[in-house]
Amino acid sequence: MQGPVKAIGLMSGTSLDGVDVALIETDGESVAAFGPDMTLAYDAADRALLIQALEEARGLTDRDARPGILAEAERRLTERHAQALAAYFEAYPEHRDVAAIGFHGQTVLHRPDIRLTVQIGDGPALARAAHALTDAPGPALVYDLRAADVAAGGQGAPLVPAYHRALARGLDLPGPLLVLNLGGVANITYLDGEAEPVACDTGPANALIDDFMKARTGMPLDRDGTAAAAGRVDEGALARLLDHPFFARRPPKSLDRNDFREWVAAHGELDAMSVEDGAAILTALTAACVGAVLAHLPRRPATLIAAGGGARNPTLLRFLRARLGIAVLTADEVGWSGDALEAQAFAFLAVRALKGLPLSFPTTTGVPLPMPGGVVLPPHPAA
Ligand SMILES: Nc1ncnc2c1ncn2[C@@H]1O[C@H](COP(=O)(O)OP(=O)(O)OP(=O)(O)O)[C@@H](O)[C@H]1O
Ligand SMILES: CC(=O)N[C@H]1[C@@H]2OC[C@@H](O2)[C@@H](O)[C@@H]1O[C@H](C)C(=O)O
Repeated sequence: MQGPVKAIGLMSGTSLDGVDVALIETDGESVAAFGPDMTLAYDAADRALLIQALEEARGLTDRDARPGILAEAERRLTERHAQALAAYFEAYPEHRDVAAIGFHGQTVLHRPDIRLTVQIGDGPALARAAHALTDAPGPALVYDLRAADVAAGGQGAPLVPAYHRALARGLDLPGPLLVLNLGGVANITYLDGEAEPVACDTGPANALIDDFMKARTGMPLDRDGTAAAAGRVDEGALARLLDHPFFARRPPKSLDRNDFREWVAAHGELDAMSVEDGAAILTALTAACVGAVLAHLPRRPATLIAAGGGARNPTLLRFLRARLGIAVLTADEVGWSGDALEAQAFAFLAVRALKGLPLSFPTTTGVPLPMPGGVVLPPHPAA
């Protein structure tokens, strides 16, 4: 494979909100062009099934086992991805000549401490669906992109830093740069010129806010941070929440979606708070977790670029500015796509996987050596 090719990334993140589809043209080193993106939103039943799958996955010890609801969840998830691809090709038939697809799947359990990370998603079934939607030779499909890193002793996450680095090369902003993804969980990539990126998860982002809003109001999110903006942050309670050993640990480090659920239930005093105050403290927690990671970075970042769904939350952006004292820009403001960034990253990583290039590095996941990964399924067998 020489020169840039068209690649599609498919991402279903920890927010459990839908399948993001994005296309880029890339050689796995840099990005030659951005294509269109689209999201296929999960309905309430899909979401409920995935939430149940996460619960059932807590007891897994074998990453290939699909007991109970997990088999059905994997089938449904794969079907939704096939539908998302079909909708994408219907809207953009000119992109049926895609050469690579990166299929992240859905993380249902992430326990790198016991070398276990589980992404459900049936790669061979999705490859068959993709081949039925494209002309021969069709795309190669790459899935299960975290397993090799975890098997080698890495955290298996975050994997987007290689893509952040490729994108950041095109920016002219005061450095060091900190790219912050505000998904269900938050993760950062610290970039200082050509030095190896430093990365880790920082703590919860939207997952706790979404779960709190759902439980207290029935709404799936605090849209535009309206509730948090009307609340008061209990700084004492926030300090107690931040007194968790995760925040004192140096990177690399990563999280499962629900790692802070019990901790917040035990220490957050949220039950006694109004919806507004509860939303405010959880939003402030997200910002304060990013603040906590600054002490572990080689230098103080000059510019922060916020991406992911949380970048649409003006209250969260305000809290970040106030707590960090760093210039905060959104991904869209620097010409990136805040919503499609992760899906684009998995398109980029698919092409890297096809070329045998590393997806992760000692400074991003703690893997001992730069690590290739992903299971590769070839283009159309008939070709
Ligand atoms: N307008 C908005 N106001 C407030 N929050 C928003 C808004 N739009 C999206 N969000 C939040 O962003 C979340 C989705 O973010 P995103 O799609 O980046 O997550 P993800 O990719 O699923 O997660 P991860 O990056 O952890 O895998 C939603 O669950 C919601 O909480
Ligand atoms: C195990 C897993 O799926 N982790 C996700 C999650 O969502 C955000 C954060 O936690 C990040 O570490 C990772 O996703 C992004 C795409 C990554 O690997 O870079």
